[in-house]
Amino acid sequence: MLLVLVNPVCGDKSAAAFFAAHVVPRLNEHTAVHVQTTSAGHAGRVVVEHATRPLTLVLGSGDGTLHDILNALHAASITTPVHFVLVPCGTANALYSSLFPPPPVPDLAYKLQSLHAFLQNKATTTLLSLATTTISAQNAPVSTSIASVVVSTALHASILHDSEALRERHPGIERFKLAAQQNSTKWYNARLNLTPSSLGFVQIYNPSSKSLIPHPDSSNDSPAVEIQGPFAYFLSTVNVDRLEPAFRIAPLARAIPPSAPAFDIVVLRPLRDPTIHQDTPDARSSFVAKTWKVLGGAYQDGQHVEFVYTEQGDIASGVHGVSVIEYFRCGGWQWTPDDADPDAHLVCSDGAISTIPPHGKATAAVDTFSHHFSVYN
Ligand SMILES: Nc1ncnc2c1ncn2[C@@H]1O[C@H](COP(=O)(O)OP(=O)(O)OP(=O)(O)O)[C@@H](O)[C@H]1O
Repeated sequence: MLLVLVNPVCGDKSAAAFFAAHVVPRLNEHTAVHVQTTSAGHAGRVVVEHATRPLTLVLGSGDGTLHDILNALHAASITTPVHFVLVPCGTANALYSSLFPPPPVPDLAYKLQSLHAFLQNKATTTLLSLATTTISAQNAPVSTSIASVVVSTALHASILHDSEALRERHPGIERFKLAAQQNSTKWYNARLNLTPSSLGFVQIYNPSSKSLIPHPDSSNDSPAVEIQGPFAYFLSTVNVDRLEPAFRIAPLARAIPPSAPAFDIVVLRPLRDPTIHQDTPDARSSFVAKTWKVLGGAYQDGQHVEFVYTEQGDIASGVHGVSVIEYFRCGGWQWTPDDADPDAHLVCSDGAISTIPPHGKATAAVDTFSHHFSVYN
């Protein structure tokens, strides 16, 4: 069956008008059930109710509503295939802009590409990889969530946490930049453990060879890799190479696609900077410009993956040196925050924020089995 579902409050709140003008008229030959959400959580309930048989879902929203739907289907143990026709109406639209990299000036046809694929009756759908994140307190799980875009901690989770309070006054992506400024001097104390993908080892990007290579600490006997903080940035993605149309934070997800479901992970650790030897207030202040330079590189088509430190601690590319970020590909990770660092306890799963309890941790894994959720492209 065909369900047309619109979140009228996502993005700049124009989704309902956009559907009335451009989507509903194009569906005129199709019999469909039309629903506008009335509250957070409503989308998930509607889809679960209609997923008693294979479903095609024309969804006017951003990534958050999709997240609600996937989690509701998962919680209800629904395994019926769901084919999504995505119409990007949210703020960031990370999944849409990754599947359909935007032209310099996106036009109406750009926003209707998934719909167009569906209407052309092309059997081209992309299966979504999903990541399961479990928050635990002293080894007892307290919550689980499913993500189709991003799971993060550190600066990215702080930004998503604080940007919600700015949504009313700043409906566009500028609220993420404002929230980033509020958090720019924070470092996050935690231990990170990476677990291998189905390849059997953890990979790391080498800017010199421009390839993903086995991590030197990941062997057949001992494939997991442990990484000590402090961290400025930690983010893992599935399905996407960008979190906004121009913010290509995980470019290798598209440039060197994984052969099987895997996380692409971006880590920024200030103590890799040859001019920073310990965590002090001065060191944190002096590192702010480097954090912005890295995030600026993501806005330059993902250039940050090529950045290395010169001996003087400047950031350069095209020369030999210690890579500024560490870019990993792996099957899962575990983040154990330092109990004395409350900021390190935030976890973002597709924009939804959770807090790791004291003595707790977050564990995330890309599911190796298919969930039967796909997107028309
Ligand atoms: N009618 C509604 N009233 C209030 N909240 C809603 C309603 N429908 C859905 N929501 C909630 O709105 C939130 C934001 O939606 P969504 O993420 O789709 O848009 P966005 O945040 O603008 O875009 P993006 O996630 O791409 O940045 C979701 O978490 C969803 O639960």
